Amino acid sequence: MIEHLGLTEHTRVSDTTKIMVDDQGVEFVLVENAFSQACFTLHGAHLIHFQQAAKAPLIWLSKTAIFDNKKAIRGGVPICWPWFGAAPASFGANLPSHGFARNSLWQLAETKEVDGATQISFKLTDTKASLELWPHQFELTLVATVGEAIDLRLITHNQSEKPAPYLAALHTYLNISAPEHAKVTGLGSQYLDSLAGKQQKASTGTLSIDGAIDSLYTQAEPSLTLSDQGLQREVAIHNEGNDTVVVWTPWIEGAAAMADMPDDGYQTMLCVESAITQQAVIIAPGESHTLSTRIG
Ligand SMILES: O=P(O)(O)OC[C@H]1O[C@H](O)[C@H](O)[C@@H](O)[C@@H]1O
Repeated sequence: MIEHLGLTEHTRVSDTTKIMVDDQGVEFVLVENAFSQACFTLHGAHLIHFQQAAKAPLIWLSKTAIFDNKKAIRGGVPICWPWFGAAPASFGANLPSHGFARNSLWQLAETKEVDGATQISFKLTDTKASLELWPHQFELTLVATVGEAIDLRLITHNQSEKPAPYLAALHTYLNISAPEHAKVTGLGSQYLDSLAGKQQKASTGTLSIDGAIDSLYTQAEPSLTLSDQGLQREVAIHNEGNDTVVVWTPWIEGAAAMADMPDDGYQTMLCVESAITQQAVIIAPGESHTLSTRIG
């Protein structure tokens, strides 16, 4: 799934973890243990690949994704933070969509083995540029546990002396065999349809895919299932710290309009995102909040 990136080993961090580089010198972190394989970029602390041993990949990456350490990467798990989509007016005007974490260079902080799984942490802290976009000192940590499942915990620590409001998403692109073979359950009884002016609509809790979708499920269960008849599997998704599950697929026209997604890309992906979209979480000075998702 990531062979086409032509990554070569740069530095060995531990028995399971290596820094890799592509032919432009862009850095990736590759984790391989008995359970699974995962790959991250330092740009965005972005998980671009996760695959359990001898199984089809769980995470989708666009074949035409651009790795230039500038733009957000298409596929994987972009970290939308400290807001989701367009920033609320109270955060200011002309702010970048989905925040700045996905377009920032993070530091690899720690790797350790826990019961055969690999736990790897990435950190991002405030800079002069970040303070202009979001006026709070912070330490943002992504703790990823690469095991039988992939567990992503995004911890926002408010290091400023005033309350810090934030919104976010772990914007997971899941790999599917085909839209007609995939179904999501556990979504709850209603959603806001972003393709219809955020109109509130009723849901049976189960979603089949037959067109463009951009929906905010505000009453979803913490545990969801993606069933895929083509891959003959049921993927368990468990979210915490979220107030919304966002489901998104650009479908035919959306994919055709994106330079970093092949025209047929929509046929093998579906985003199911653990998100805070309805009400900003307000973190008291010195306190933290965690948004998480576990997939597998
Ligand atoms: O193209 P991006 O900025 O990565 O955003 C991709 C998508 O993200 C979310 O799922 C939003 O709900 C969509 O409205 C948006 O189009």
